[in-house]
Amino acid sequence: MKIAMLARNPDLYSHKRLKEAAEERGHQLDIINTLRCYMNIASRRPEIFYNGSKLEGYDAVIPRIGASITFYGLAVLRQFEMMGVYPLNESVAIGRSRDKLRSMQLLARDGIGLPVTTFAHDPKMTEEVLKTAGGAPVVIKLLEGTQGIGVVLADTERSAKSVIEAFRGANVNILVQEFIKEAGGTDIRAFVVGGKVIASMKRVGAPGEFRSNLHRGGSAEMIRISPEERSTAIRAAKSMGLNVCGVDMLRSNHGPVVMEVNSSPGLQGMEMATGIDVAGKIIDFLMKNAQAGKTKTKGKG
Ligand SMILES: Nc1ncnc2c1ncn2[C@@H]1O[C@H](COP(=O)(O)OP(=O)(O)OP(=O)(O)O)[C@@H](O)[C@H]1O
Ligand SMILES: [Mg+2]
Ligand SMILES: [Mg+2]
Repeated sequence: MKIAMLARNPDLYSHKRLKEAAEERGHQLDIINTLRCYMNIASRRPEIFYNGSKLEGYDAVIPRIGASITFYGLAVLRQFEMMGVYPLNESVAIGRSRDKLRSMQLLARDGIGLPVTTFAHDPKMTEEVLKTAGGAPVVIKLLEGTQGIGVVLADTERSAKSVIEAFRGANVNILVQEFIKEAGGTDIRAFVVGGKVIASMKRVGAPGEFRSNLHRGGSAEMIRISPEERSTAIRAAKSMGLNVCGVDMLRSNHGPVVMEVNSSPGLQGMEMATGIDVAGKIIDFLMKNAQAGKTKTKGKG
């Protein structure tokens, strides 16, 4: 198989591991700097150029598109899809996952457990929004945050109001969410590949920190998740339409609730915590499923 991996930094652990796993299995994997691709949107013969030559003959494409280049990255991925190259995750599905509000709306439609979540535009609605979310303490989140940045815990009604006003004043969109206190600064990440949970870990926040992100000083360990957590993760991946994703859940009093679904989950924390060859499982999935023209996006756009 000839695989293209859209990524910017070839030295990142996840990217090195995917290349290694592909080569171990006798495939070719080329790392392609997404931002250096350019496209010819020609009628009936879509093309992508890179370093002066045309990209051709790829069976599959692995998108590892950073949040900051979502717009251009998804356009490049879509172009691969138009050429009939099989994407590990489809551009539309990644697009859904990059918007927390859209994701939660889709998950809610499919009856997946979520923290009570509210969204409003008008700052005059702040009181009602707070009431709907169950009152302070609440978690306030930027719609397009990552690595725990832009996630704030407001302990009191007063601080919640000022945080909401500050964000709204800066003209950014936010979600206001019920604070799942019983999670105790811990969350669960289930790594889903092809409709199965292949590895899972528990992340524990640094002392005094309610955010369990590894980037915020949290630590990770392997866990066995419950059957309910497993099926929640699988259903979440399915409603987002993602073949490969990291489903982040909190253990709440009313069962597992999904916080978000990451379409480019990092491999390092998961492989280190569990010893599982996550990269290998991803390449095996591609091997089984990559077929020209098998993307739904080509038809749907
Ligand atoms: N409603 C909540 N109740 C309790 N803790 C929460 C809640 N929402 C988020 N957290 C904590 O904050 C962390 C960061 O939140 P979230 O995953 O939504 O943000 P993010 O910036 O998108 O992070 P990521 O890097 O995983 O994409 C979570 O891992 C969790 O530990
Ligand atoms: Mg996120
Ligand atoms: Mg998260």
